[in-house]
Amino acid sequence: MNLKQLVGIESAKYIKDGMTVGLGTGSTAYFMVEEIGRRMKEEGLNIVGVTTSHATEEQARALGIPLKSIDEVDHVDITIDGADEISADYQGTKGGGAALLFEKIVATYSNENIWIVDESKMVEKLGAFPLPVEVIPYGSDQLLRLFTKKELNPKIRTTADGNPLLTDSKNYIIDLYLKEINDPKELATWLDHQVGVVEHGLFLDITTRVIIGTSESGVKTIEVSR
Ligand SMILES: O=C(CO)[C@H](O)[C@H](O)COP(=O)(O)O
Repeated sequence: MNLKQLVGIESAKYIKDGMTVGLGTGSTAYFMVEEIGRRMKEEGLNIVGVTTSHATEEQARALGIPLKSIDEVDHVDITIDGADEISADYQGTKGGGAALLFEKIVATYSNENIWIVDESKMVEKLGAFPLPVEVIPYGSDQLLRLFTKKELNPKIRTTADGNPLLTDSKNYIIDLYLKEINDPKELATWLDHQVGVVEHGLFLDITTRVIIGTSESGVKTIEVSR
């Protein structure tokens, strides 16, 4: 079993009957969703899922997981999602799979947020992984110029045919190649104030539990007090 599968299966143990569960996106969250499908079938687990992307919605529907939109639920009990990087103080970046907007919305309304990662995602400081910024297409070249002027090394994310990648909300992603983010809160606040920016991949003060897959000692679970 690979580490992503290991943490995906481990995380599903926190899901109890009757819960509303935020279903993350990506190759790690994939295994968690599969495990929920298995538990529903084999153990009669009964939950409602709130998906964070069209891709996860498709997977969950195929497994027969009952779904509601984020607007149909009062709150989400627990959200389980992957991450691109997690720093020593448990701040994170997400959006490598371009699903950051829905992921952040679902996480915001969730009582608990579990991140599942393999050990390669644990870093001292955030920033080696490009930071995604979701922007509306109108005015996106202006934002690219602004980010360049601020020395944020922006690059529009494209598909294989060279066209800008479109998110589930039909926006663009600008990746910032920063190498190191010295002050994630300052950068997040600045990005929050730029017109045309819909959301960014800095997920700060969000996770409450991190489940890490390690090759030496298996699963390591860390409770993060907020
Ligand atoms: O934020 C995400 C998608 O937008 C993913 O959770 C993140 O990119 C990690 O993905 P993976 O588990 O495939 O490494």
